Amino acid sequence: MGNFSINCFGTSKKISKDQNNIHSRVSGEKEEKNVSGRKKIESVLKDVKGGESVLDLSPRSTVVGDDGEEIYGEDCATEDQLVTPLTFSVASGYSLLRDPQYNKGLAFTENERDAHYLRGLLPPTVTSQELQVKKLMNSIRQYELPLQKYVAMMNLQARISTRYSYITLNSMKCDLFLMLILVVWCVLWSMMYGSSISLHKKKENFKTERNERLFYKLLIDNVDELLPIVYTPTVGEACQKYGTIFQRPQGLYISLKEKGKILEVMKNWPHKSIQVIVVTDGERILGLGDLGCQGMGIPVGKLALYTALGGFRPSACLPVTIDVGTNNQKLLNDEFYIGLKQRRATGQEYYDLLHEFMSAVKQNYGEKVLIQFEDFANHNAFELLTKYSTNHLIFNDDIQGTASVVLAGVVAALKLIGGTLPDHIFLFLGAGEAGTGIAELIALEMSKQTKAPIEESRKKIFLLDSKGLIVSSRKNSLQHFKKPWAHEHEPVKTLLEAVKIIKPTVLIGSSGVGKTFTKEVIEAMTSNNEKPFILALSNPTSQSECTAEEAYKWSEGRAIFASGSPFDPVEYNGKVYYSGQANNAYIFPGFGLGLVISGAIRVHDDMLLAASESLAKQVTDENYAKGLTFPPFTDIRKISANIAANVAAKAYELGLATLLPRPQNLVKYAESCMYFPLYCNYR
Ligand SMILES: NC(=O)C1=CN([C@@H]2O[C@H](COP(=O)(O)OP(=O)(O)OC[C@H]3O[C@@H](n4cnc5c(N)ncnc54)[C@H](OP(=O)(O)O)[C@@H]3O)[C@@H](O)[C@H]2O)C=CC1
Ligand SMILES: CC(=O)C(=O)O
Ligand SMILES: [Mg+2]
Repeated sequence: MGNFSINCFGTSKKISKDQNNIHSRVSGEKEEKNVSGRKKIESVLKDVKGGESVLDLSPRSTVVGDDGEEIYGEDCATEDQLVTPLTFSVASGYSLLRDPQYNKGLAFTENERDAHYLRGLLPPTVTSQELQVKKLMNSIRQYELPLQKYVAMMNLQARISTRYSYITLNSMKCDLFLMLILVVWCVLWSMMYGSSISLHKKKENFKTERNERLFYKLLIDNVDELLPIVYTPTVGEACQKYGTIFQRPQGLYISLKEKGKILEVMKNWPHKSIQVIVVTDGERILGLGDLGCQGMGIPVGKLALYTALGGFRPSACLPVTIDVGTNNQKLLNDEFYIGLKQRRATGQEYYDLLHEFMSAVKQNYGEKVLIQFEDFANHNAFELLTKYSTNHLIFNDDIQGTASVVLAGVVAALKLIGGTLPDHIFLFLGAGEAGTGIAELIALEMSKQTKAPIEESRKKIFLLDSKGLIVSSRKNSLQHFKKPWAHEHEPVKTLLEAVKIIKPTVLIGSSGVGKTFTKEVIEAMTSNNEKPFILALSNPTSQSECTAEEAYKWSEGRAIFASGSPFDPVEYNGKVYYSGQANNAYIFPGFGLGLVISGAIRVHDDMLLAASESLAKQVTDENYAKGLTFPPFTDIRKISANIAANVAAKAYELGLATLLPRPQNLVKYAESCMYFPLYCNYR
């Protein structure tokens, strides 16, 4: 037995059946009844009896009749009659195997194989999810190239289910009742719109078996190995080649074509209970620049982490790419480019589209959906953050998430490099979103510690952009977010000069330009400091300011090093050096969880400090002994639960939480809210 579906179409008036399914088509005026068909309907209803069955309310699942039989009714429609492709279905049999949300592959039990018409569709062996993970990891490891592994992972993951929304039915009574409502509704629909109804087997034509729970289990159990695949650095390459590797849509594309109807477009998304949206406009994808619509890989990757690292239900996550064109000429010339082939819209046109998007989100999902802005160019990112942070629950990951993770790394590093936070001098290469965002949060924390005005703390922090050190003589021509950093200082052109003159104790790379921490720069840092703290934040690996090996070699093993994209341990002079991954992936999943579990309505800087404090506290003596300033990702779900608890506690303290009463034990509560991708048992 395949799917049990009710279809509404144009004019079909007959009842038919295929070899293992029912096709019952009922017109508005006439309903033919077929006894064996009715028996089968009853048997389908029995299938779902008392079980955790699923009812699809999809208005437009893809349906392919593979036996040549006309199953929709559209073949009977005359040219001037409109056909309504409306499908409701209960997943079982072949379709259940092709449903990424419910598929378990060989892990379907004997009972499930009987109850859900899977006999013969699977080989006889029954395996555990653990064995499936082991097998898949073996297969993934066979691929030589990270991009091949990425594609394999994406083929396993499912952002969009074959059906669109599900109702879990817990009792036979409920099944029958709902079924009845659906049938009545469809009959009314067909009477009103001249459609017909058919009960038929639904077919899909997917080539690969997708299994959402297995994807997340794989990622959670092998986070160290797979994070560099689904996230930086491989996701960067995937975005660059998105047009070529694109197989199926993975998120919501909102382009200028959708202007005026974004709310309508949003309603096309299959899942309604959205808790977090990651949105990009693709203009600054990692350190790779403008990748236009191909930036979709980033929201998809970030949200995979929201689920795997932060425990958000996959169906609560919505990746969005806003396509306003691209200024990347290579993409505009590329016949496989998937986005709008026009130069970027700017100014009012851009802001109007963004505003329509923000309003539609609020209207469709309510006040408490978290919107994470990701990889916007800085000329829009700061403005959007300022404009919407007072009236939406928003968060800019590149500005705020990065700030929180780096502050945590610096605070943790104090155990290794000595001193207190206000004792240190910071020099940044790169004064954009990441650079100024981090600088501001460090200054804020310093001020809290010293009780001095933030302007005083800022004096210990210096930034360089592409034109050199940010100094007061440049103030008039500086972008607004750089102005607070324009110190009274002589102009300095290069990083090396700046290191020599300013003598920073902490050097932070956030320029998106690779290989800028040269041997001379690292040597200068080392000659000024017993243990220089060096953070090469730029992603992906190709844009890293230096490699881990370079940092350790050029500092003769004295540097404490962390980077945005991961590096393997390095052996130098007979000793193994471990470097941490200073990446906002440590923060946003737990931070988002903290906001959601407290029902926070706004993001506050103190919440970023709370996240930071929690992360820094979770670095263990064992980590320090290895020279690490971040805990390993292996423990990330525990880390995220602790971050979430600290953030939620701050939300309650600030009066920004709406979910009352406050749970006593926020860590336990956060853990209890986390999705875990174990298979469910189907009755
Ligand atoms: N590890 C992590 O978690 C994160 C890492 N990043 C990485 O940080 C990098 C920068 O991101 P973001 O801040 O958003 O980008 P922005 O474009 O906002 O900022 C880049 C900054 O670098 C400056 N810059 C560019 N080239 C040079 C150069 N040759 N010498 C000195 N300065 C230069 C720019 O100067 P000007 O203003 O003059 O153009 C600008 O100030 C990216 O690679 C990104 O992947 C970002 C977020 C998180
Ligand atoms: C990590 C990240 O958000 C970035 O590189 O943009
Ligand atoms: Mg980013």
